[in-house]
Amino acid sequence: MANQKKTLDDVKNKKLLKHKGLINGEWVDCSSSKSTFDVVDPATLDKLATLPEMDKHDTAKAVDAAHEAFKTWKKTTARQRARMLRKWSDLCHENVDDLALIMTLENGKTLAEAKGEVVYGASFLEWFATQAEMTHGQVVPPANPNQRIVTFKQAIGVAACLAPWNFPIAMITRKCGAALAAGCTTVWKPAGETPLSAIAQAVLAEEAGFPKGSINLITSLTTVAEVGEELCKNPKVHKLSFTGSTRVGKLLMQQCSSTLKKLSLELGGNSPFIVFNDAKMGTAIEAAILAKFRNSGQTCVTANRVFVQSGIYDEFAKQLTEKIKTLKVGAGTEEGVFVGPLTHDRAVEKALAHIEDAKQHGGQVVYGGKAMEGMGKGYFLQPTVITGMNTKMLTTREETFAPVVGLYKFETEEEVIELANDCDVGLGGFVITENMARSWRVAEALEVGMVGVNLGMLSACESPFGGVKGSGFGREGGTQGLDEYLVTKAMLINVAN
Ligand SMILES: NC(=O)c1ccc[n+]([C@@H]2O[C@H](COP(=O)([O-])OP(=O)(O)OC[C@H]3O[C@@H](n4cnc5c(N)ncnc54)[C@H](O)[C@@H]3O)[C@@H](O)[C@H]2O)c1
Ligand SMILES: O=CCCC(=O)O
Repeated sequence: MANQKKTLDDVKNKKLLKHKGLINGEWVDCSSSKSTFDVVDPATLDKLATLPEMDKHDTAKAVDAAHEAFKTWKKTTARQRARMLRKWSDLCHENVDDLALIMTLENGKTLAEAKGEVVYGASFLEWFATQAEMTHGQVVPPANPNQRIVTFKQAIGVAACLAPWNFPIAMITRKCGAALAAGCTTVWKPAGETPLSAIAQAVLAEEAGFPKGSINLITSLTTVAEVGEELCKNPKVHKLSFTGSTRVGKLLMQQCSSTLKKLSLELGGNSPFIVFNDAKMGTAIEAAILAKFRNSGQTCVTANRVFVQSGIYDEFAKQLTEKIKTLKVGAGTEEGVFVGPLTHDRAVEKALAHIEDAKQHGGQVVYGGKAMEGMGKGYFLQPTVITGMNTKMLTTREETFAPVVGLYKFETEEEVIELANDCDVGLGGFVITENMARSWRVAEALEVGMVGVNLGMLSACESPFGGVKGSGFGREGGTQGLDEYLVTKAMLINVAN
């Protein structure tokens, strides 16, 4: 493999490379043990860094720090907070190459995608800077002539932000940017696979002026269950936001019930990608490649079930396969690579099991289907196309989360809506058609939180992101994203004398 080997030594701004957690403005190790974990490059399995394996005691300290800082942070004006958010965003842009390299090394996505994510991540900071000043209340017409009623919005308190490994910067800024804009203080828990990007964000946020205690960061891999439980059960935390699997989301919701925290859960998806006979073939292929191969198929809205109407099924399968054959697979740092490694070994095993299961239920692997050979130790899977998919297959019910495209054939609009909705999760969906009336009908009928029409990506800071059914609840981004960190208070005034 012609890998132009890059390492963290190539990061120019060395300040971004702290290998510690952050509590109350201090970069610290685990306070009760010397336990550590390694962060590895999924393209090579080389060790990138060793970080403290922080535990529930560290987590409780971080919550205490955030709780203390909230007393003053909540009194800052929205404009002061907005200025800091804009400065943080500017710093992301100034450090874009370093941030992208850190992300590529720990997550595996290509440098081009990683740069895109830095810009996408920064866009949430700018967006919430504008939204911070828009938290208007209401003057409510009273039924009682002796009363006046007004409402206003206030920060909810300490927010715990649990981010996944597939978007290590954007999920931090989408959650923490909103929380800080609202006037909350935060405890960040990045995924153990990709903590370095979050750490670099915390460094930049500190430089942007966020005061000590407003940002705390816990690093953990094997202690994630105790850290998660502390965040859920600690009564000083009033809001918890999690992006990750439905399995963990359900666990966190149970654990939060003892303190009745406000929750946002952005969980697994199983997005239908529906191509009708009247679709423009070029648009359909381009959108399918983006929806399926972005981050090597590891996005929560990845096109997990690709439904193609019978009139164009064969031609779509042929053109898609031809395009996929041209996609270069390799380390994300390598020039021209489009499909990087998966982020951890479990992902390769799971995808191979889904491919095998599809074969056993009558699917035909027309391209790929195996782990990549000759790529060293990294977690590489061949981009794969399977035709003849049917509802007996595992992929129909579970996210494959890998660069595997499964093509299902359908005949009618009614049939495909039923197939698409026959699923216990509902995050994203895609409709490819030139018929405007149909795009409306299908978008309204799909049981999902977001629908893309004639495109393959649903990401925009100004658009609300989130799902229905087993994909969770709450919205991130959009005008709704800030409300998740606010409470509405009503004030009733006696004006009789
Ligand atoms: N919605 C998304 O963006 C998203 C992100 C990552 C994974 N997933 C889904 O999850 C599947 C499996 O991924 P995985 O193996 O990382 O999943 P997982 O269920 O093991 O972990 C998911 C995330 O939750 C965290 N976590 C795990 N246990 C926790 C606990 N007890 N308390 C608090 N946090 C905890 C992990 O650090 C990780 O970031 C994927 O195949 C995909 O379907 C979805
Ligand atoms: O995978 C989760 C987030 C993806 C996105 O915001 O585009």
